[in-house]
Parts: sequence; C-alpha cells; structure tokens
Amino acid sequence: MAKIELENVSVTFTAHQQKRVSFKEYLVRGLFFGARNPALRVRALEGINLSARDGDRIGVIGHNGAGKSTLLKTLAGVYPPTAGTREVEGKICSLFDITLGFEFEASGWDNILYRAYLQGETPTSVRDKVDQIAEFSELGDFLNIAVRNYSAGMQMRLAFSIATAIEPEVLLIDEVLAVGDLAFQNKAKARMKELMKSSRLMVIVAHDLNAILDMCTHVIWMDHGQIVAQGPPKEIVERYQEAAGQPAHAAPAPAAELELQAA
Ligand SMILES: Nc1ncnc2c1ncn2[C@@H]1O[C@H](COP(=O)(O)OP(=O)(O)OP(=O)(O)O)[C@@H](O)[C@H]1O
Repeated sequence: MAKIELENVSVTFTAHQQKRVSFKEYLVRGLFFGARNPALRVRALEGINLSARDGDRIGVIGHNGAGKSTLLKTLAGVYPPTAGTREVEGKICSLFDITLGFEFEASGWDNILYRAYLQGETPTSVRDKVDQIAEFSELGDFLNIAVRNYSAGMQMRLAFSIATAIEPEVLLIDEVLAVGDLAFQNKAKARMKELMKSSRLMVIVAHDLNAILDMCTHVIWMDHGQIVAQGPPKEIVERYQEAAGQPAHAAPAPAAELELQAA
C-alpha cells in the first residue's frame, strides 16, 4: 500500500541577503565589524495537512513561489520538515532535478549502477535493469565514457532512463519534463504515461491546468506556503482561475513569510 500523511508540516529556509555595498563600506565593515549579511527566514511551507492513499492522483497548483516544489521535495524526503510530521510509505520515484548527483568522472555504465543502488535495487535486481536502462537511453558507446563529456541533453536522457526504470508506488513529478530531442521526448512522454498509470499514488505540480484536469482526482491550491483549498479538480481549478484574474494575485507570490533575522 502507498500512503502519504503530512501533519501540520512547515518548512523554513534561511537565505542570506546579497546586499550591494560600496568598497569603502565593505572595508570598514570587514575590518571593524566583521562582514554581515542579514539573514532572511523564508517560511516556504506552513501548517500543511495532506493525506493520500492508493489510487489518488493529486495535482498541486498555485502561483510562482507558492511552495509547490517545496511541498514535492518535502514529500520526497529532500527537505525534512522544520515542524510537523511526514510519513510516506511506498517506493518513491521523483521526477525532478533528475540530473543532480551524477558522478561526473565515472562512465555512464557506472552511473547507472550507482543510481540504481540508490533507488533501492539489489545486486541481483540491478542485473536485469542495466541493459534496459542503457537501451532506453540510446547512448550506445557513450556509456563507456565519463559523464562529464556528455551534452546536457545526453545527461537528461541517462538520468530519465535511470529514474523511470523502477516500478514506483509513489510518483512525484514537478512539471512534465522535456527530455532530450524531439524523438526522445515522445518516448519519454509515453514512459511517463505508463508510470502514471502503474504507480499507486501520484503527486504532480503543474502550471498547465488542462493537464491537471486530465490527470488528477484531487487538486491542492497553494498560496504563500499554505493550502488555500483542496478538493475535486474542476471546482478547485475554477476557483483558482477566478482568483488569478484578480489584480492581487497577478504578481508572483512570495513565500508564506519573509522575516529578517540578525546574522
Ligand atoms: N533552497 C531554498 N532556500 C531558500 N529559499 C527557498 C529555497 N527553495 C525555495 N525557497 C523559497 O520558498 C518559496 C517557495 O518556493 P517553491 O520553489 O516551493 O515555489 P513554487 O510554488 O514551486 O514556485 P514556481 O511555480 O515558481 O516553481 C519561495 O519564496 C522561494 O524563494
């Protein structure tokens, strides 16, 4: 069984302001007061409650900076909640930031192995998967050379082929990926569709509201790091569209709260 349970989850980041200072100010501060860049606390998620089970297809919508990607990364375990509890059961496949974490000095073949192990494969199960991954990537002899020699598109192909080789129970997608050239994109879309069908539970972040209406059984609307509304896709998308027409929502939404903090 796949399951997601977030209870009162908040995620806060600390970011340092990049203030422009004159050379004189820099010297005086540096010599006598120590270089100080005031810190900003960004409350990206605040008091999120979310419960999902087998069969749920959840779409997350909201303005730029509303906290959608942070929510997805929290579900994936990339960001631990700063408050509240996160429980996710089931094998996770995260389709975002997929090219991060390559061993650039190692060959394509070695990267397939490293990543497959990280995704929970065993030495036995990985044997069957390696050739399938290589074949899907269509990288041929390039798999023998170091990944640092790959083009950005080739890295994407390899990363996508590895990430989608597992049979996920929980599928987390941040926007539909455009992977590689046109021919590969068609193949990648077909594989995404397969995964969406076969996964037990899916959470997808997208700005394409038609795609959300097509794919999802439940929609969450986020604003300023909080869930504004959730429920049946048609109802929530309509409410979101109405609100988006209002001037107050025209600008990118900042996170839940930005507050200055002494550095
Ligand atoms: N690593 C980070 N460090 C500091 N602040 C962050 C970090 N990641 C996100 N934020 C902040 O958290 C808030 C939510 O960002 P997030 O990426 O989750 O928004 P989003 O809804 O996915 O936006 P978009 O639609 O533009 O992708 C933003 O204010 C952003 O500046």
